[in-house]
Amino acid sequence: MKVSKGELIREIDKYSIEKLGIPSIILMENAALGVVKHLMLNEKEYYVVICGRGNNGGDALAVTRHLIAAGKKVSVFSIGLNPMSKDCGVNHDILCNMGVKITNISNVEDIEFLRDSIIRSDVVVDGIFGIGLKREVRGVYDLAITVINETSKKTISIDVPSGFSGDTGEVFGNCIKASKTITFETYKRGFLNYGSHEYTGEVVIEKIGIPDFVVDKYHNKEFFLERKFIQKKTKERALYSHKGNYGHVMVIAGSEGMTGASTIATKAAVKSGAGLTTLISCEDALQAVRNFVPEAMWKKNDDSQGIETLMGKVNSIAIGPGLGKSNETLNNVKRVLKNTDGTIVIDADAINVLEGKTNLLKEAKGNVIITPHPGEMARLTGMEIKKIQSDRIEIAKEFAREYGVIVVLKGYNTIITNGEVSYINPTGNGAMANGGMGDCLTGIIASLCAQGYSPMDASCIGVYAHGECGDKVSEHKFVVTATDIIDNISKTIKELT
Ligand SMILES: NC(=O)C1=CN([C@@H]2O[C@H](COP(=O)(O)OP(=O)(O)OC[C@H]3O[C@@H](n4cnc5c(N)ncnc54)[C@H](O)[C@@H]3O)[C@@H](O)[C@H]2O)[C@H](O)CC1
Ligand SMILES: [K+]
Repeated sequence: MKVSKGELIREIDKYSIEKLGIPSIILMENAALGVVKHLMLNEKEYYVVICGRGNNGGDALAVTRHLIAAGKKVSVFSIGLNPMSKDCGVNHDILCNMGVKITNISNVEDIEFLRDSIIRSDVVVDGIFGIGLKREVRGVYDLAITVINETSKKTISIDVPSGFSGDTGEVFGNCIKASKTITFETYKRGFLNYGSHEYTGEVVIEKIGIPDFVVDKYHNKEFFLERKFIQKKTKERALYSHKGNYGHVMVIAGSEGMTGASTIATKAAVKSGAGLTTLISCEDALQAVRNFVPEAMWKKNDDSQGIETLMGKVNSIAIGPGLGKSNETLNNVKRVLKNTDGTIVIDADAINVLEGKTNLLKEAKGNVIITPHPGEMARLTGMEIKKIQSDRIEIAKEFAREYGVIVVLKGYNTIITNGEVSYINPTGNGAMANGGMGDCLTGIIASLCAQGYSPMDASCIGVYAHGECGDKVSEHKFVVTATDIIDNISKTIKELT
C-alpha cells in the first residue's frame, strides 16, 4: 500500500487530467463512488452531508446524488462563502437542477439548524476540507466541526478528516473525529503520526481510476507493509535442507546484572529459524543461556577472543542488548563494524555508545541495520524525542541515507528504511510495550538475515512477524511479554510462508 503526501496526489491528478485526458469530474465521480461503498446503505437511512467549497466538497455533493439515487433521506449543508471550485460547482448545479435543497452555513443560527439535523441523522459525511486545507480552522468552520463531533453518531470523512493535515498529521485548530476515513489512491503521510487515529478512525484507501504507472512515476517509494507482501517474501523451509542452509548468528549481548536481554535475543534467534546461534557474553549470561536455551552455543568474551574467532564464520551478528554503555561495548561495535562482511544488527547499548560517533557506521564493511526506539534515535541524532516523533519517516530516511544503513525506527508504526525505499509496519500493539521486546526483535531480524534474507527483507519480515505475533497473543492477554513472543514466533512465521 503506497504512502504519500498531498503533493503527490496533486501531481498524479494533474498528469491524469492533462496528459491522459481523464476529465477531472470523472476522478471526482470515482472518488464519490469509492466513498458511497462505505456508507452502509443497507443499514442506514438518514444522512447529513456537509460540504466545503473546494473539490472535497465537490466529492461530497456527488456522494449526495448517489445517496438520493439509493432512496436515502439526505440533508445537505454547504459551508463558507469562498467561491466554489469548478467541479464542486458542477455537482452543486446538478443537485440544484434535481431540486435538492442545499442549506448554506454562514452564521451561528445556521449551526443550530445543522445540530438539529445531525441529531436526527444516522451518519454524517464530512466533505469540508480535504488535502487543500491551508490555514487554521476558524469561525463557522470551527463551530461546525465542534457540533459534528458533539452530536454525530457516526462520521465518515472524505479523503482526510477536515482540519487534519494529510501531510504532517497536524490539527489546524479543530478537527473532525471520524469513525472512518475514505482516502484516495494513497495512505496519507500524516496518518502515520502518533494520535492520528483519534481523528481518522479506520482508514480505507479507494482507487479513483488513476493508472498505477502514473502513481509510480511520482511516488517516493513509501509503503505500508501488507500481509500479502510479507507472505510473498517469507519462504517455506526446503525438504532436503540442513542446519547449514539457515546460517549462523552471533549474538553479542548481556553483561553482569543484565543477563535477561542476552537470553531473550539468543532464544529469539533460535526460535525464528537460524541454523546455529552462538551467544558471546560474560559468565553469568552464559550460565542463563545454558539453562534456558540449550539449542544455542556460547563462548565467553575473554579479551574479545570469542568475537574474533567467530567473526569471519557467522552470517549475521546481533550486538547490543544488555551490553551496558561501556568502552568495551564501543570497542566491540568498532570491531564488528570494521571486520564483518555479514549483516550486523545494532541495538540498545550498541546504539547508545555511538552517540557522537555515528561516523563509525560509515566504515562498516558489511550491511548494517540499526534498531533504535525514539529515545535511542534522539541520542543518536542529537534531536529531541518530540522532534523525532513529529517526523519519524523523514528523520529515519535521512539518517539511513547519510550513514548507508537500514534504520528500523521502533514504536507505533515502526519505520523500516534504507533511505530510498521505506516501509511502515501496521502490526503490534500497546500490550507489547514492556522490557525485552526490542531484544527479541533484534534476535529475530538477525536470525532472518542469517537465513539468507536480504537485510531489508529480514527487517520487514521480522518487524511484521514480531508485531503480528504480539497481536495474536494480545487477543487473550492483557500484557504480551518477550517470552510470549518467543513461544509463538515460530508459529507466526510459519503462517506467513
Ligand atoms: N486525485 C484526487 O485525489 C482527487 C481528489 N479530489 C478531492 O479534492 C480534494 C482536494 O481539493 P481542493 O479543492 O484542492 O481542496 P479542499 O477541498 O481540501 O479545500 C479547498 C477549499 O477550502 C478553502 N480553505 C482551505 N483552508 C481553509 C481554512 N482553514 N478555512 C477556510 N477555508 C479554507 C480553500 O480556500 C478552498 O476553497 C481532495 O482532498 C479530494 O477529496 C477530487 O475530487 C478527485 C480527484
Ligand atoms: K474531509
